[in-house]
Amino acid sequence: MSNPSPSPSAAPVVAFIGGGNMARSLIGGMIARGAEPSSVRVAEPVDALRESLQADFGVRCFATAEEAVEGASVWLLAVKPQVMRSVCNTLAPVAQATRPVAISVAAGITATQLAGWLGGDVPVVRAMPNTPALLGAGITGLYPNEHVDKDQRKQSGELIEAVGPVVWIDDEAQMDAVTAVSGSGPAYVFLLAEAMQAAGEKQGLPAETARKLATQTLLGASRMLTELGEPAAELRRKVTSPNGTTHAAIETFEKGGLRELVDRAVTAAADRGRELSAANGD
Ligand SMILES: NC(=O)C1=CN([C@@H]2O[C@H](COP(=O)(O)OP(=O)(O)OC[C@H]3O[C@@H](n4cnc5c(N)ncnc54)[C@H](OP(=O)(O)O)[C@@H]3O)[C@@H](O)[C@H]2O)C=CC1
Ligand SMILES: O=C(O)[C@@H]1CCC=N1
Repeated sequence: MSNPSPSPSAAPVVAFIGGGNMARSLIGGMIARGAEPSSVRVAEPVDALRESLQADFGVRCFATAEEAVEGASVWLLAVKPQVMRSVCNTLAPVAQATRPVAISVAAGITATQLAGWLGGDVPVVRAMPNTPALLGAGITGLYPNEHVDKDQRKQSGELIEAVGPVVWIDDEAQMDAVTAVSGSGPAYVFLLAEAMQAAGEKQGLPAETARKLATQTLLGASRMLTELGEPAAELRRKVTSPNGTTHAAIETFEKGGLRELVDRAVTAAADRGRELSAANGD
């Protein structure tokens, strides 16, 4: 008789600390892609958020972090940067006793700060996801500290890959750039959608028509960017007839300093990440 095939390793129990916008996107994306709801525990102080997470995804929700981390080998820290220190300090005794992998999605807060607040020498993975994770269309930058071993790195990567591709970052300082480009990036696209819709309405289109034209255009263009493998500049060239309508619009963007404005916006976001770290101390 042949040997039975080895049973697949059980998925780790993951405790989310914070059940707000980013946690919801990650949880929704993970559950939609087959994660077992019973393996996801969430700490969230707001009653309405706990109820909706439980109702929508079947995950177990708790009012306190201490309850949520019971039996969890992976902690996903998804509170605001300003409250991260006190949350970690509360959990430090459990972190020291159980040695989980702590994955933090907080902008700016460094792995050294996190490991120290959790009592020292804790495996920490900094992650910078974005909200399209909800649809499995996220992108996440990951940075491991020196206490993360090979298996923990693999486990963290696989967990987050459920909601979209991941990129490992070697130099932690670059996590602020990741935050500024892709963590905050969906908001830039939503702003563009708002502006295109408003401009369409000003040209006389009904609001719903303008919304549909703008949003489907963003979807189609994003698919071309990700699926065709052609550089953005080349795709743009193919839309731009000599002296045509697109040419008139692009010239207006260029003359108006769009590239410099985007550069300044991304720089401001990265600078803010560094400020968030500095403002929260060692
Ligand atoms: N939103 C995004 O697109 C992205 C966010 N991030 C990062 O994700 C983190 C969370 O952001 P976001 O989801 O937008 O913020 P939210 O405010 O939506 O979510 C954070 C949640 O944590 C709750 N909370 C506060 N204290 C505790 C505690 N002690 N235990 C458990 N939960 C607590 C908050 O409750 P209350 O409101 O009562 O304080 C809130 O509901 C941030 O650090 C941010 O930098 C990263 C990438 C993208
Ligand atoms: O705005 C923020 O600070 C968070 C981090 C990236 C997206 N949202």
